[in-house]
Amino acid sequence: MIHLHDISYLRLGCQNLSEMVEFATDILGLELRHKTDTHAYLRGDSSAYNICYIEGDADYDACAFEVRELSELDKAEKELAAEGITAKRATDEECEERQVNSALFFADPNGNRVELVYRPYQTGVRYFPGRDAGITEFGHFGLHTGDSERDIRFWTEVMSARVSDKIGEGALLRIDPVHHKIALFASEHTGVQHVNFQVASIDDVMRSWYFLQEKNVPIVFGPGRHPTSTAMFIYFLGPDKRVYEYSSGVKRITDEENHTPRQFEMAPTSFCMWGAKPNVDEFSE
Ligand SMILES: O=C/C=C/C(C(=O)O)=C(/O)C(=O)O
Ligand SMILES: [Fe+2]
Repeated sequence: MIHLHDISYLRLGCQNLSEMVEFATDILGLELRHKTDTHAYLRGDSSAYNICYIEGDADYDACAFEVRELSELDKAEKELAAEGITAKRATDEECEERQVNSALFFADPNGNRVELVYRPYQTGVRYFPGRDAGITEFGHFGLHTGDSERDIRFWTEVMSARVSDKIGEGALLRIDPVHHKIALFASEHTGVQHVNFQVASIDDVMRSWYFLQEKNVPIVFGPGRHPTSTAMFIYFLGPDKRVYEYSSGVKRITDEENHTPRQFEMAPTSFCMWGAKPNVDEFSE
């Protein structure tokens, strides 16, 4: 089994890099750490970055997980090969671009690009955004799944994730006590389905609700509360048409032995216990 220590970063393709940087800094509340003609590195914590926007193919995306040991990458290469998945070790140049010591690239059974990274760079400098959205950390991301049984097996048997809860065919997966850091949602697409940043409190969620409306940012779900993780949330669209989420209060599963995943029905009330209706394709029947 390949042990996932934490989520590390997302690489998201876009058509217009300046537009994404403006959104990420002025609306989302991330800090721009580094920018080239084609790449922009943004963060909501003290790591080197959480999101790297790349100008070019807007359909390109990849998600990365940190592993604890360098040997985990060799082990992963072998275990993936046994699953019929070819993985590729990153060159020095590719590591430099990602700001990691070593990396391994592959695609999961759905075709989602995944990168396992060893020693992603941290900084000794506090996260300092231009807009205070109350972000405390890069929380989780959603991935598309075309076959949830196949992909849940992959993420929980080949990789070290565990199912916290299921909603219809969707699954919320944890890799540490946090209720979920990966969310699988059924669709015909591949890649990243939504991007979550945790914020400090319900006050930050609600402050952003007013702020986003004032800035004419399309809000696609919420404010509301997930019955699964108990987190309070708001979802909105970026100029890249990707779904972004702020949430606060995600539950932690500390009694690992006794946790039984629950199966929620595929209904709006399984996504929001307050009655908000999702305008997100993958959250609707
Ligand atoms: O309830 C369904 C969705 C849950 C999600 C998600 O969109 O990933 C959460 O963020 C959550 O439960 O916190
Ligand atoms: Fe989420």
